Amino acid sequence: MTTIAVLGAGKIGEALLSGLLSGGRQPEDLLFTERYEERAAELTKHYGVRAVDVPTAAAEADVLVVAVKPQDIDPVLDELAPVVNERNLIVSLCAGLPTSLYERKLPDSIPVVRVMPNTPMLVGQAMSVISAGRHAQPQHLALVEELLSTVGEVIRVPESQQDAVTALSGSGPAYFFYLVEAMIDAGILLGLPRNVAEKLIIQSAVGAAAMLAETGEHPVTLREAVTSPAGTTIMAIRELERHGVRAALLAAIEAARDRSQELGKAHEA
Ligand SMILES: NC(=O)C1=CN([C@@H]2O[C@H](COP(=O)(O)OP(=O)(O)OC[C@H]3O[C@@H](n4cnc5c(N)ncnc54)[C@H](O)[C@@H]3O)[C@@H](O)[C@H]2O)C=CC1
Ligand SMILES: O=C(O)[C@@H]1CCC=N1
Repeated sequence: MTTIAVLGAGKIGEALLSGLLSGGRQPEDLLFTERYEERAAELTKHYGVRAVDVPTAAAEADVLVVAVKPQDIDPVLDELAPVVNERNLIVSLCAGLPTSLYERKLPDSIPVVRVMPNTPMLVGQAMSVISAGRHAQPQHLALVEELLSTVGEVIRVPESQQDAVTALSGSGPAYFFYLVEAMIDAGILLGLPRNVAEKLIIQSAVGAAAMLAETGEHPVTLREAVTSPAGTTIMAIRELERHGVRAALLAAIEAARDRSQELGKAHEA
């Protein structure tokens, strides 16, 4: 069985550990590193997974999944460089960081796969997008695909598309949560009790997502089916258009893409 070590067990690191366990992996096939001892102890207690240091992770694991903030990558690379070995595959979940950064800092020919996951991994509904670095072979991509398919959907793209992917699906759940939050506020504005507003909006979001996923219909067709002539929905859509919501989304996602590019540039040689 492949042993996987997660380096940095924060939100995404924990989501991955938890998802892999739910997908049938055993706690003894998983390891993690974590700079905060208290956090490490809490995770070991909850999941039964062992906290280790980087040399132990490199010696015992086949796959080293880097899940620290992009700003925290330098000390991790410094720790990894002397201990990675030909058995290790590096999988980077870090927004913006190119595979070339790892290839430059780590010994020759270590394979690297860049992944942009998202937090619905916690409930087995991740969108993970993977790209091969220079030394990653088809079997490395296949292994990462197999691991991540236990926690959601996986697709492959060229690495040049990863900053755009990060802006769309990496950050994407946050946009939906923001929309849900604003719609619940609208319910409060209209005088509904908060628990009723929450129930209405969350179930509408779940229902709309299921229709998108299950019917194969285009979102425009699904929206048209809700929009009656001179009805209520078109009055709302007119306000959304008047307030430039579509343009705001285009600008917001472009800003997220730009930030991903910046995070990568901050680590250029
Ligand atoms: N949160 C999200 O929705 C997504 C995050 N990502 C990427 O995943 C990575 C992690 O993000 P989050 O989990 O949100 O951050 P986080 O801050 O929740 O987790 C990072 C963890 O790494 C630990 N850490 C930092 N330096 C360390 C070191 N040298 N050794 C051991 N542990 C160390 C921190 O204590 C923390 O627990 C980032 O690079 C981010 O770009 C990717 C997709 C989605
Ligand atoms: O906000 C961030 O930088 C991370 C990367 C994608 C989602 N969260």
